[in-house]
Amino acid sequence: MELSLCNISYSVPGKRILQNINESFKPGRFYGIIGPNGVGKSTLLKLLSGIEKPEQGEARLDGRDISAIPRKELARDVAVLQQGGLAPVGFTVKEIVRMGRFPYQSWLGGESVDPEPLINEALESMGLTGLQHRRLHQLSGGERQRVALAKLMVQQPRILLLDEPTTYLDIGYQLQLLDNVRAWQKSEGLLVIAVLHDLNLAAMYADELIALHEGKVLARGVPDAVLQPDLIETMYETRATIIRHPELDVPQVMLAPGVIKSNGLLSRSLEAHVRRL
Ligand SMILES: Nc1ncnc2c1ncn2[C@@H]1O[C@H](COP(=O)(O)OP(=O)(O)OP(=O)(O)O)[C@@H](O)[C@H]1O
Repeated sequence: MELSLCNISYSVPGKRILQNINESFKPGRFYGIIGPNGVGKSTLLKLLSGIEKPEQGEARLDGRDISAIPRKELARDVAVLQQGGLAPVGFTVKEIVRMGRFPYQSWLGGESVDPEPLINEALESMGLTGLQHRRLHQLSGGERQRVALAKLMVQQPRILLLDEPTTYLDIGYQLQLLDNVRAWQKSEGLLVIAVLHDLNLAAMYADELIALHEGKVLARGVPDAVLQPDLIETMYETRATIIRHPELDVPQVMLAPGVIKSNGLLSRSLEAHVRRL
């Protein structure tokens, strides 16, 4: 199942956020969306999930305009983890995870196959079995984030859109969450598109990175191609040194203090680099 953005532009009052974006995303791959605050990463995910409509162009699921697909049908294929996506209402953890089965329920709320084993498995894999009777407002931010992912797991989508999934999580749970997503990606051929602020995690988990800058895709490619000091400087106005991860064959970004003043133009060397990608 393939997702694509065809000549997408999007504006908010007084500001063009995304301009003429053409990108496609293939099944079984993990894509990381990177870029500075406010560049339009969440907006891109919202367009991909049909939550927002573009001002121009179309988001397509296997060639179909996403905005024309009924929500319940779309939810069987595409699941979204939004920033702060779960409202702290009075439901228990297990009740919330069960809500992930909504796209499969008849109008009476039932299903032909008992979803209970699936729900218990998702709770277990997110380390939530002991918390299943707790109410959402009694959980920490990290625990809530794990509940949100367990809910998506029982939704059994073919495409997973994650907006900053590691927010609130300590390093142990950040890795556990991304390991879970990757295991799921590999075993089910899931297409994953994740907005990630942590460039080092992005390099470890993404097959491809898409770097946004000033409404456009500045670079797209394997982490080694995109995580280059000049690209990072352009996006974040920050100096960076790239080293190899000592155990994995991926780049890691070492930051140096001090923000660089920029005139907002691409340097000659960067332009040459972008052309090479
Ligand atoms: N409903 C809205 N009305 C006005 N402006 C909006 C609206 N939604 C988003 N924006 C603006 O659009 C821009 C892109 O927002 P978006 O949330 O996509 O950025 P982002 O790259 O995900 O940022 P962050 O890294 O801070 O989460 C921002 O400048 C934001 O202020």
